[in-house]
This record gives sequence, C-alpha cells and structure tokens, in this order.
Amino acid sequence: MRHSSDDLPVALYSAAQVRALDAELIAAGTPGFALMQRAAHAIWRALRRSWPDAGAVTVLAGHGNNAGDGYLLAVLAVRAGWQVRVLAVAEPQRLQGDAALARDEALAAGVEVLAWEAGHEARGVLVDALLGTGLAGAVREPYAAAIEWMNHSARPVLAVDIPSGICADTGQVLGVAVAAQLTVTLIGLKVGLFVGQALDHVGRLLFDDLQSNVANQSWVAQRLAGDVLPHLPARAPTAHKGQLGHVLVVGGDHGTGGAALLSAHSALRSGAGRVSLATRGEHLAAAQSRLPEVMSLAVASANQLHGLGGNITVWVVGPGLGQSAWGRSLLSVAVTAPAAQVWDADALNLLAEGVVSIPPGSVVTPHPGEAARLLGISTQALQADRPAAARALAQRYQVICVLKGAGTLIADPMGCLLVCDRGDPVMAGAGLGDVLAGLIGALIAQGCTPWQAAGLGVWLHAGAGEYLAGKGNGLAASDLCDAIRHLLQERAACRK
Ligand SMILES: NC(=O)C1=CN([C@@H]2O[C@H](COP(=O)(O)OP(=O)(O)OC[C@H]3O[C@@H](n4cnc5c(N)ncnc54)[C@H](O)[C@@H]3O)[C@@H](O)[C@H]2O)[C@H](O)CC1
Ligand SMILES: [K+]
Repeated sequence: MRHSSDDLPVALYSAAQVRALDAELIAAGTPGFALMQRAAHAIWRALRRSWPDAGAVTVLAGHGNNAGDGYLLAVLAVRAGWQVRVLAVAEPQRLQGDAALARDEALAAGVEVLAWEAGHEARGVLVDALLGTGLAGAVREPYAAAIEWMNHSARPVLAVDIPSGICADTGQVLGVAVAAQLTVTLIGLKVGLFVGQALDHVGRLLFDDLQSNVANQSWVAQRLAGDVLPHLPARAPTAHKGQLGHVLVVGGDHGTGGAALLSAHSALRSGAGRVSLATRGEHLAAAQSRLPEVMSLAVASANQLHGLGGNITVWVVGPGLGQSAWGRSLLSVAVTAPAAQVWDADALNLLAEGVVSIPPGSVVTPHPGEAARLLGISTQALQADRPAAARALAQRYQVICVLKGAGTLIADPMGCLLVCDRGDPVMAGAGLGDVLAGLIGALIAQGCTPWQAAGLGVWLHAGAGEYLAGKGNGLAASDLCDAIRHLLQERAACRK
C-alpha cells in the first residue's frame, strides 16, 4: 500500500498536539460537537466517493470521541437511505460528553445499535470508530477481538482518524490493529500514519482539517514533499566537472566489491562531476570494465588513501567496507579528511564499536539493524519508535540521520524530522542502500547541504522505486540509477 500524498499538507503532528489543536478550536468558539459533525461529514463524503454502491455500513464504535464520529456518520448514512448498524464494542452507556450526544442523535435517527459479538454478520463497508488518538497502551479486550473480527471479515474497512491499534506518534501496532483500505484523518496529520507498521494498516489516506486552519501551528515533523525540496542549481553554459564536486567511494573488502561499485555508479548517474573509488585490488578489473568513467584505485593500506584526500568534496564510506583491519584503517583516514562525509553500512558498524568518532555534520544512512547497534538497543525496540530513534541518533552523533526502511526518516541534531511517504515494496532488495549513499554524496558534491541532500536523496530514491514498481518485483539496485537521473532531470525541467 502507499498513501495518496499529492494533496496532503506537509506538517505532521503528535497525538498530544492534535488534541491541543482540538482544545484550542473549542476554546476559540467552535463547539466540540460541531467539530464531530464536520468529521462525520468528511468521513461520509469519503465513504460515498470510495464505495458509492455499497448501500450498507456497519460502524464499530468504542466509547471515546472516535466513536462519536462514528455515531454521527451512522446518522448521515441512515438519512441517505443506507442500511446502517452500529456495533458497540463498549457499552453505549459508558459514552460521555460529545460522544454521548452523538450516540443519542444516532438512536433518535433510528440507527440500530447493538452490542458487538463475534457472531455478528459484517455488512457493507465497515467503519472503524473504535480507538483514535486517545489510544493508550496495548489494545485491551473486547477491542482486540473486535479488531480481529474486522480484519477477518473480508469487508472493506474505513478507519476514522487512524486505524484502531496504531499509535499516533510512532506508527507501531499496539497489540493488534485494524487493516484499513481507507483512513480519513482529521484536524492534523499524525506522524504515526507515515512510519513503522502503520504503512501496512492505513491504506489510502485522506485528510480533512475540519476548517481548523492549522497551517501556522508548530509541528513535530514534516512530510518530505517534492515542492519543499531544493533544486540543484542550474548549470552554467560554461560549467566544467571541477565545479560539480568529486565523490570518493571507499569500500569493497574481499567478496563485497559490488556494494562499493553500486555507490560509485549511483554517484556518477546522479551528476557528480567526478567519482573515484578506493577498493581492494581484486575489484579493480570489474570496476574498470563496468564503470570506466570512475577513477578506480586499488588500495591496500591506509597510507595510499592519505594521498587522495586533497581534491575530494565528499567521502562516501562504508559500502562493502567490512570490519577487518583494512576497513578500520580506511575509515580512520576518512575521519581526518576536510570534506563532507556520508557513512553507510560497515562504517556505521565500526562507529557503533567505538573504533572512530564521526565528524559532526556528516550524514549517516543506517538501516534499522545498524541504527539499533548505534543506539545500543534491540532492533525491535528501535522499530517501536522510529521517530525517537532517528532523533536520538542525530543528537548523539551530531549528524544528519537517514533511518531507512518503509517510511524513511531524516533527523537533524536539533530534532527536526522529515518523513518520506513515497516508495514501494519492490524496493525491498539488496544494494538499494548503496545506491542511496552514492546519491546523497553526489547531491552534496553538487552544492546541496547535507540536510538538503539527505531529504532530496531519499525523495528521489523512493520516487525512482515508485517509478519502476510497475515493472514488477526483481528490481536490481542499479536500475534505480537511471530512474533517479530521469527524476532529477524532470525536477530541473519543472523549474524552467
Ligand atoms: N471534539 C473532539 O474532541 C473531536 C474528536 N475527534 C475524534 O476523537 C478522537 C479522540 O477522542 P478521545 O475521546 O480522546 O479518544 P478515543 O476515542 O481515541 O478513545 C479513547 C477511549 O478509549 C479507551 N482506551 C484507550 N486506550 C485503550 C486501549 N489500549 N484499549 C482499550 N481501550 C482504550 C479510553 O479508555 C478512552 O475512553 C480522535 O481520534 C477523533 O477521531 C474528531 O476529530 C472530531 C472532534
Ligand atoms: K479508528
């Protein structure tokens, strides 16, 4: 699944911030019940547009305001002549405030309200109004059983605000979560809709701000949207390679030369003026025949690398580097170089071991396993709160951290966070990280700051994956390079 992100805003909020926005709106004179009515209208519009001929809807209702939205939706559906049933997972008498008013309105409108039981038939479109931003801790019974029931119903599911069971801050499944075809989220986009396991649960995403005008509020993260990313400076007619940076890729120990070659290929195709590769001698013949444009050097010891330093703009260190004495010694030269640094793969494993310190302001591109090692936590703990992990890494090492995986995150040491909502499962394959590291290096070489290069690089990389997804699985990492080149050209063309 992917989100339909074209017309979504870029600002992402925490659950607490959305609750605060909600409270501010109410304090400013819009009654909570009016917001709930607007929410119901937004959900009903989305439901009718997505399933115009369904004719029947079953609302699964909890006992918070998320349920209130569901009860008012039921009113709209029954008025439109649809068959409507609310299955109340918590006793309807537990509802309070606006949610209780919504329940009363539904009963007055003639909506059938029954206590949920596993034996009920699932009719029409299922509306998940069990748990929203008020979810706290692992989903308890009978909510968990009702969520399983929905997931096994083989009916289309529309989630109100957020699929029940997904944490609005981290995107993690808290025990069990609704797998929706469509989520209609309200007031502000929650960061948890875009990261972690949420990507398997949200389905298509629609947004309605309920006219809350949240644009000026502070947010916790931003969607990585094409229109806020930098463009590479246009090349002057007299441009020459010396102005477009020199990327040095360092890596490729015994048996892992392909990773370094992929990074170098990627840097070349992404427009770096010059690309060099420092690798084991055994990879030289392959490098020279596959990438004749790249200056490939056999490096047996750290001393040989010292001599290269002077004219390099960006070091991309780590693809296939290994963790032997050879890799360690090359990495210890890299840290002394007066140039930008992009560290990937084994450079990060060596960093986690404390072999070297990384220069502040560098870019690191860990996958979850590498990131967990850097933080000294389990991969499971890391995945449970990816935004927090990306921020912690950026702060601990004073670097730009690109935490890879579906919903790649980019964090800086100040706590700024970007979330990539592009990409495709065809990208789950070997070598794609090597391509990303080379791409980010090439963007820095051409004048982007490390932060800009990380954002633009992740966006182009994921966009290239989407672009090639139609061709099916079996994507080779090197295929991405031409697609990235094409997308870079498209961005340049848009600008004219
Ligand atoms: N005017 C408004 O307030 C609007 C709210 N909107 C919707 O409201 C929800 C948020 O509502 P809230 O009442 O804060 O919380 P929930 O409905 O998500 O649920 C809280 C309810 O659930 C119980 N609970 C919490 N954790 C668990 C758990 N792990 N297992 C089982 N039960 C749990 C808890 O006891 C609470 O009573 C928001 O998402 C919107 O959908 C609208 O946006 C309109 C305006
Ligand atoms: K929900």
